[in-house]
Amino acid sequence: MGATGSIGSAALDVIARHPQRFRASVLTANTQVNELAELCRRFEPELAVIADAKLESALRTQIEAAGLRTRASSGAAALVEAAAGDDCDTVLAAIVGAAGLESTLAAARTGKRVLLANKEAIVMAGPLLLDALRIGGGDLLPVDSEHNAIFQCLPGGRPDLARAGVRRILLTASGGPFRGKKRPELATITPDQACAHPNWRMGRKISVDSATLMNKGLEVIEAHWLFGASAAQIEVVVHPQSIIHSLVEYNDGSVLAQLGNPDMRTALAYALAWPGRVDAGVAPLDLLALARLDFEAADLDTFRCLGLAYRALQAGGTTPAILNAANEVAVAAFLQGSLPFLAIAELIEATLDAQPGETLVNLGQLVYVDLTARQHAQRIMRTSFC
Ligand SMILES: NC(=O)C1=CN([C@@H]2O[C@H](COP(=O)(O)OP(=O)(O)OC[C@H]3O[C@@H](n4cnc5c(N)ncnc54)[C@H](OP(=O)(O)O)[C@@H]3O)[C@@H](O)[C@H]2O)C=CC1
Ligand SMILES: CC(=O)[C@@H](O)[C@H](O)COP(=O)(O)O
Ligand SMILES: [Mn+2]
Repeated sequence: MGATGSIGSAALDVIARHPQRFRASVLTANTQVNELAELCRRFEPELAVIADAKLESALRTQIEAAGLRTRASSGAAALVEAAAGDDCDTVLAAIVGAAGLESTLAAARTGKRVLLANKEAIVMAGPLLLDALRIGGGDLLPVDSEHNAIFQCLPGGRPDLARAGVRRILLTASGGPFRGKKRPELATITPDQACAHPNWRMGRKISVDSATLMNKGLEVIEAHWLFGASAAQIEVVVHPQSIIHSLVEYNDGSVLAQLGNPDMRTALAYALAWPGRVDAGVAPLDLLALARLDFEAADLDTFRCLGLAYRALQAGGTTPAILNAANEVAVAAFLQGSLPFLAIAELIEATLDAQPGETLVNLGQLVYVDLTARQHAQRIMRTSFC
């Protein structure tokens, strides 16, 4: 899911290296129909889905012209059917944002192996996703580099932390492109500046999240649900080189870390091949060339989104979904040039203040909460920021 994106492309690179072992049997995209058709020519999937229904005929035309037997469909419901259907046993959830929630839940419910990159889904709906996994009986493997690292440093992947003797989880953060800068220097930041991540080439939404440190905030909530760690047990450490992808501290004083070059193919190969390992095409780590690894505290006064995410995690219920919705509205407005960089955190805080969280009950309620939070954020943006 999300085959045309940064994660989708990295995953297809790994898959193409192991034709005897993996097959991309379903491919989906949102609007990039020519790119999806090109992937169909290359990977010859059983099914291709374009979320934008207006583009289905263009997809069909290209598939037919190439003489492929790939079936084509479109729309949000087709994404869910593709994730739940018989054409695949593993689903890489790599759609960006809340748009990936329902297909991720559907994959979990039907017992697929779910490789989770779409962190917004677990932030919004952690308990619903864990319930769906229990019902389906499949596995959940974290793809997000930090969570993949933690998974690798824990015995048995996702154990009971107390029984495993885990004291803390240390999530590393690069600090983003504006590490070390103070608020007055961030007033006139452009989208291209915010998307120029120092270590990773990623989609524009997650790149902005890294620049505001909301990415790390979403990852704190993601770690809470994936590993059963409390907010107090999850600490963020800024590590500018992005070589240590995260660490687990045990109560005997041992700290285990996973290291590697910043290349998502490592995490994707691990998730695809688990419990084995396969070549990911990633260059070996050259410690002598690196020479040093640095660590510093996160600047919570400048990058206020991280504190807002901890607030949402502690509030629980639907509050993380409200945080996520407000962030998606704010980041989209920033990328369109209609909201200043520093107003992203202000808009999220104002939305959290305007909409109290509730106990999380089910998907229908969550969809309504998400919609309402987006409406609050849009209204606040119109009246206070534009
Ligand atoms: N990039 C990275 O290194 C990492 C990403 N992640 C997470 O993985 C997810 C994907 O990120 P990334 O690959 O960078 O994002 P990209 O923007 O590069 O790709 C997003 C993908 O989702 C598709 N998509 C977007 N909107 C919709 C929609 N409404 N319905 C269906 N499909 C949609 C896009 O299709 P189209 O191309 O047609 O627009 C594209 O295939 C995010 O949740 C991100 O936080 C996590 C860790 C690392
Ligand atoms: C590659 C990956 O997992 C991203 O989520 C990455 O972590 C972004 O880097 P920072 O958020 O640490 O800047
Ligand atoms: Mn990450």
